[in-house]
Amino acid sequence: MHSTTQKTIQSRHNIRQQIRKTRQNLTALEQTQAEQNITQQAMDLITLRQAQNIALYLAFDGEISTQLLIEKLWQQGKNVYLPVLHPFCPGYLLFLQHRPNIPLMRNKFGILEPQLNVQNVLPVEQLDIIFTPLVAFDQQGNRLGMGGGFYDRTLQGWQQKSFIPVGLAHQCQQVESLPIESWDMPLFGILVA
Ligand SMILES: Nc1nc2c(c(=O)[nH]1)N(C=O)[C@@H](CNc1ccc(C(=O)N[C@@H](CCC(=O)O)C(=O)O)cc1)CN2
Ligand SMILES: Nc1ncnc2c1ncn2[C@@H]1O[C@H](COP(=O)(O)OP(=O)(O)OP(=O)(O)O)[C@@H](O)[C@H]1O
Repeated sequence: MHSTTQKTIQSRHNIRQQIRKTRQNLTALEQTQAEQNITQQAMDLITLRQAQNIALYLAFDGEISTQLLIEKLWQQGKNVYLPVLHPFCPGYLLFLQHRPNIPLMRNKFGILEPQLNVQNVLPVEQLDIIFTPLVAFDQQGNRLGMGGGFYDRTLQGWQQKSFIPVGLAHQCQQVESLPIESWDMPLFGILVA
């Protein structure tokens, strides 16, 4: 029989579809274990970097939950920020402070975000770590997101700025290598649970 060892180069669209499906199928137990594991890794990194202003995200679509991590950060007096879709710059994010019991609203994608209030916006230059959601990643630290380019724009030229972008991912989100576009920003690192 003729064995085809040729690697199929998948499109970004196909990778997104496939990994999102796999991620949605993780069990509740797998999700809980991943959350506990990632919380410990993230706390260690935050301590190491002496980070005070930390951007997180609220999970959807099977992403690793950040709830436990957020609670721990509040307990330690750290400032937590969440991405909010920019009201008049399409494709851009604002980062708003997240505090216990603040009102959250669903954006057009159904993701919870803080109510827009200019007083709670922090310029990205003042963030120490931006933990990013992602759909797929590879060994080189490349990141494939949901396809809106939101984090690519936010992370543009981060090497010259004062924050580091760190991805949070389930092991099942790793692929051998991602097809890269000119605007893709490699991450500082990726924590994998
Ligand atoms: N938790 C979390 N928050 C986040 C992101 C994320 O990836 N995860 N984002 C990271 O960028 C931004 C939102 N980006 C998103 C981009 C596309 C879709 C989405 O569901 N797209 C549909 C089709 C488009 C539509 O319904 O209009 C889809 O692919 O099925 C969702 C979020 C900001 N907040
Ligand atoms: N820095 C940028 N400036 C202008 N357009 C950009 C920039 N980065 C990405 N884009 C545009 O955004 C679109 C989506 O990009 P891409 O598919 O890489 O998103 P993604 O990384 O998967 O999504 P996200 O970052 O929201 O999770 C592309 O069409 C690209 O042209």
